[in-house]
Amino acid sequence: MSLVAKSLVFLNPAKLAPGILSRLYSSKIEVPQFETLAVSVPSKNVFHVEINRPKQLNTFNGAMWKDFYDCFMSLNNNPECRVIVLSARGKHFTAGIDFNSLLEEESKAQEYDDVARKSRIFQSLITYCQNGISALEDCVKPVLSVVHNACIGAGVDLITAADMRYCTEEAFFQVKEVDLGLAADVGSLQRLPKVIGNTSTVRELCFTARRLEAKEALELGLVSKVFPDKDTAIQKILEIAQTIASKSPVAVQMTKKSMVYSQSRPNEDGLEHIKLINQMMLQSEDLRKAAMAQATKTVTEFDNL
Ligand SMILES: CC/C=C\C=C\CC(=O)SCCNC(=O)CCNC(=O)[C@H](O)C(C)(C)COP(=O)(O)OP(=O)(O)OC[C@H]1O[C@@H](n2cnc3c(N)ncnc32)[C@H](O)[C@@H]1OP(=O)(O)O
Repeated sequence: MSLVAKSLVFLNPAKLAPGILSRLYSSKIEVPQFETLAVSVPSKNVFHVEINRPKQLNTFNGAMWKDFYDCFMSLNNNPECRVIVLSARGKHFTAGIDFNSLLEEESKAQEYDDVARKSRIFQSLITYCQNGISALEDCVKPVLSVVHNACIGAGVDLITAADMRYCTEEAFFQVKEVDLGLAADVGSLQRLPKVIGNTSTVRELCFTARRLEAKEALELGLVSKVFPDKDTAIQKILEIAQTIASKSPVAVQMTKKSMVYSQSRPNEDGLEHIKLINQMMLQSEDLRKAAMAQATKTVTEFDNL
């Protein structure tokens, strides 16, 4: 156990004023810093990532794609982090791609006459953006997203790469790319049909770019729950995150790995994959500890992974 973790064990969270524990964890634990994302540690092993370009409606610029990649890869490799809550500061969750940065990229391609050279510019751009979004899925720690107000374009790509989605009553979602003359290319077309499981409705949303309101998003299964406001949503989702953080990190992380691997493969492949994982992981001390705790009706703590 790290020195920081040891010192925190002696604190009784119930005796501390609200908000103090969050600041305490954030100040004691090393949190990565980013230009467009704010990272904090509201409780033990729970990391909170907030999109932080409120003046620009949290639109995706060049820095943000990279920050998402760097942030989620860094949390993936950080043993203190067991679960991640993703939300946004300001009026909207996100207004999607920043029109200005899209035009900048487009003008770079105009420097070339040849279609192959122009295409290479866009190939690099799309790969860069895809990597930022896929980092949520590649990160082995569960990601719980909380949407408020607008979640447009790249925002839908982003939340469909998260493990769980929640929103507030005034939230709405838009696969808006067709209105920009684009086919969505960083994940919505691949992930949204799997999340919702109804390709007719998904195609309607993607072809028309219409607003999907919170109530319908709940009915379709895009979100698991709708909360009256953002503060209530964050508080409730942090509680779910704490429950996940209290479980064996071996069990939680391998569960995510198996579900992500299996989502677009035949069952036999998924079963073979989890067999290979569990022939190692069943040897972990977490199995013995968890089984003992269940049998004796006691609570156990697991080491970070
Ligand atoms: C390789 C490619 C990878 C990814 C591609 C992703 C594609 C997408 O993301 S498609 C989606 C693009 N986004 C949009 O179409 C959103 C358009 N905006 C809106 O619908 C609304 O602005 C709103 C988000 C619902 C917010 O409404 P409201 O709160 O009423 O604010 P507004 O007055 O409309 O806007 C304030 C201000 O922000 C500017 N703005 C809005 N969206 C963007 C944006 N995406 N990029 C840059 N600027 C944006 C808007 O023009 C206003 O500017 P003013 O100068 O104040 O007029």
